[in-house]
Amino acid sequence: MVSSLLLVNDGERNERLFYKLLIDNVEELLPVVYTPTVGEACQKYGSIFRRPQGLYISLKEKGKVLEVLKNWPERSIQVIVVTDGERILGLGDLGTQGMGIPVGKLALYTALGGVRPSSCLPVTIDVGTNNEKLLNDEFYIGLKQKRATGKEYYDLLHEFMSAVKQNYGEKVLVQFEDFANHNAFELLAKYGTTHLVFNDDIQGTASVVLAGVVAALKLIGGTLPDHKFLFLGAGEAGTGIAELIALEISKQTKAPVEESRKKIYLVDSKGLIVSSRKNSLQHFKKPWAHDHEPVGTLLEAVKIIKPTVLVGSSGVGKTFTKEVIEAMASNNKIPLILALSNPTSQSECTAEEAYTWSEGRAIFASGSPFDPVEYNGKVYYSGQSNNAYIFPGFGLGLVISGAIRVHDDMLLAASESLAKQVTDEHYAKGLTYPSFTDIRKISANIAASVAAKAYELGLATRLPRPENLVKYAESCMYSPLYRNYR
Ligand SMILES: O=C([O-])CC(=O)C(=O)O
Ligand SMILES: [Mg+2]
Repeated sequence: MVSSLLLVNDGERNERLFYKLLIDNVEELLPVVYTPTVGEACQKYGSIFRRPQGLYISLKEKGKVLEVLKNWPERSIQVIVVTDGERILGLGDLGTQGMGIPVGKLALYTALGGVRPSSCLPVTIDVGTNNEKLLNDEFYIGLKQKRATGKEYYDLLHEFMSAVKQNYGEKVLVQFEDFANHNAFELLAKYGTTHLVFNDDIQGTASVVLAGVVAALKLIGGTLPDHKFLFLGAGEAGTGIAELIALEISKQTKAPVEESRKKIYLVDSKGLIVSSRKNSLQHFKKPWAHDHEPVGTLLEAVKIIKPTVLVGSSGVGKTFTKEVIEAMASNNKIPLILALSNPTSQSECTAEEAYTWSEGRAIFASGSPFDPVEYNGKVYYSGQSNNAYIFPGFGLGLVISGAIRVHDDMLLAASESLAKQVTDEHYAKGLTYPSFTDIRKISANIAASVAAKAYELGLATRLPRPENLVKYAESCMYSPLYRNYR
């Protein structure tokens, strides 16, 4: 495992070789440079730290953020992934050790989406950490203070966002990653109208899950509006996915989104989100407060609501118990079960548990990868419902069209493109996602769909519009080729 952690850290020794190896062995190496290993790398980041792989911007740089940005050796940046480390995967507050996430995500931007490595900038904003263990750790690489909040926090983020636009122009993509709920929604709403911003945990996850659910309809039957959804977890992923599903249902039924939301129920740590709790709910949960009796636990909610699709998005592991899966299996011939929380330790259940407890009837996908499982003499394959299918192609589509804003219709376009790339060969294995082996082609198709939507919406600035957007996307993709000098 140590060698894996070093590989996460090692893209800069021989960049071309690193990407060549990663692209040629993507299925095998993705879990090494990305989820779940990247989570472990972040937990140990202080002790394996050798050199900064991205830009740290701390409270100490207040008033000088533009200068700090100018220190980065590369000038033409197209994609920035930024975190403040407050909610790294399902592992909680890892402070500046969260840098592994922007670094890992951008490695995927290059390997899976073909964005040039020199055009990628990983950023970690350091406003302190509330992780006591890190505050007492002599190897901790960040500010040893409690997190700044309120005006102090938002002023630093605003200075950063302004400096980004000033230094790189309005076509640079800023991907927010692994912020805590209480800042993620606000930052997305605040900068969504002035910058090209995308929140991977809210929007990327939503797009990948919708794709998996739409593809699963081939196996479980019915149309999207025929289904009933229950979520455990009502944070960024949960409410983001729920809203994109509601938007898609409304597109299909022409009903207002408020109506479509009624097919989707969310449970948080206090039970089912219902209207009697409305006054004490955080704003992003309010649209999901249905008129329903209070329900205390997930198990009760499964029994009473009888969902056809169960989604885990709370970041807490082992919450899909035997009783929960059995209840799903007793209500549904083919229950769709998505255990999205990362890394593997936080998964709501394992693939083996999902298949065993449903007596081999569940369609299962998870945020972190699981090996195939043998049950009763049959091999079961599970898909990886991870935003890694979406963000590299999505970002590429924005970059090649010169998009200046992200729009929900682009997320729907990306989702539709991904779902369409699931073939009979995948369905035969019970999979609702294509293989990562084909990810460069998948990303080019997603990029083309997103770019097409950007042109349609008048948000693209690269003119004239290339006629064949798939070919154009492919022609823009970086490949780690060795030149032949003979
Ligand atoms: O990084 C991943 O594997 C998916 C993700 O965005 C998260 O869990 O926060
Ligand atoms: Mg994330």
